[in-house]
Amino acid sequence: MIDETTSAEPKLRVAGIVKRFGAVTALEGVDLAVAENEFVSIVGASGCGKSTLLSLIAGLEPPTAGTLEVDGRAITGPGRDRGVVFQHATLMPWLSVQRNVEFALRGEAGLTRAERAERAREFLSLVGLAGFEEAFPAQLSGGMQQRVALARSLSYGPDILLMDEPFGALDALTRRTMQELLLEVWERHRLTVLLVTHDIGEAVVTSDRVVVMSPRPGRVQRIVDVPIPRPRTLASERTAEFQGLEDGILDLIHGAA
Ligand SMILES: Nc1ncnc2c1ncn2[C@@H]1O[C@H](COP(=O)(O)OP(=O)(O)OP(=O)(O)O)[C@@H](O)[C@H]1O
Repeated sequence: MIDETTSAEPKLRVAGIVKRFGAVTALEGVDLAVAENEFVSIVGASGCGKSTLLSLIAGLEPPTAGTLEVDGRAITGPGRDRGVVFQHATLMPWLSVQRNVEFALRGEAGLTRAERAERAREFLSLVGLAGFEEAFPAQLSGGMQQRVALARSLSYGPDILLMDEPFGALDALTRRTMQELLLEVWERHRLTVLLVTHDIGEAVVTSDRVVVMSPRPGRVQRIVDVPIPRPRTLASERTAEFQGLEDGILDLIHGAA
């Protein structure tokens, strides 16, 4: 968690962010600081600007006003310091799983072709896809495609992983498996994660803090700390503490809507 009394630079700082699309104000004065290796979720009513905030941080579009910084440096566009996973895997259908990940590594200076191939195999194995390297995206289930997307985003070693409803299109059981995978991957490869989700349970079980946004125009309504000990598993959800946090966040969202 960020302690504003220390001088430590947050990994990510979002300050005074306003985003307008013509007459629509999607975000109105969003401030957020995320520490290195912190896992933060963003929740809020539909249309409150969660995806917009993530795409500004990804550098996919500029804010109307305000500043966005990684390690104190302004975000001016997409960069390999930030990996992005969207709701749909956006894999290249004409490339094998292995080649999809290798393709993302083509910009890595100093990696030979053999090293790229090895790195791709390593991350596919991390997400449980060893043995599927030569498969094509169309041969994979939605959950497996999201595993490839996760492997691809992690393979070039971003400092920050930005995830926008990454499991939103998956059935309930697959979604649970992917939440467990995400928890395991994060335990092994601590990195800074920002997760946009509609699933409050998913936000609580994965995150150090949950940012609750107000309805449009989006602002940070409340930031809820999740003091549940780590490592967590989905069994962490059976505790009264978990239920209390989940209910509290739902009340905040419904109260504001
Ligand atoms: N490119 C765009 N052009 C015009 N309006 C946009 C654009 N992107 C987003 N908006 C508007 O900005 C507001 C916030 O949208 P955004 O998708 O960020 O919300 P969200 O919280 O992610 O919603 P949901 O939970 O339904 O995915 C909405 O009113 C949306 O219609």
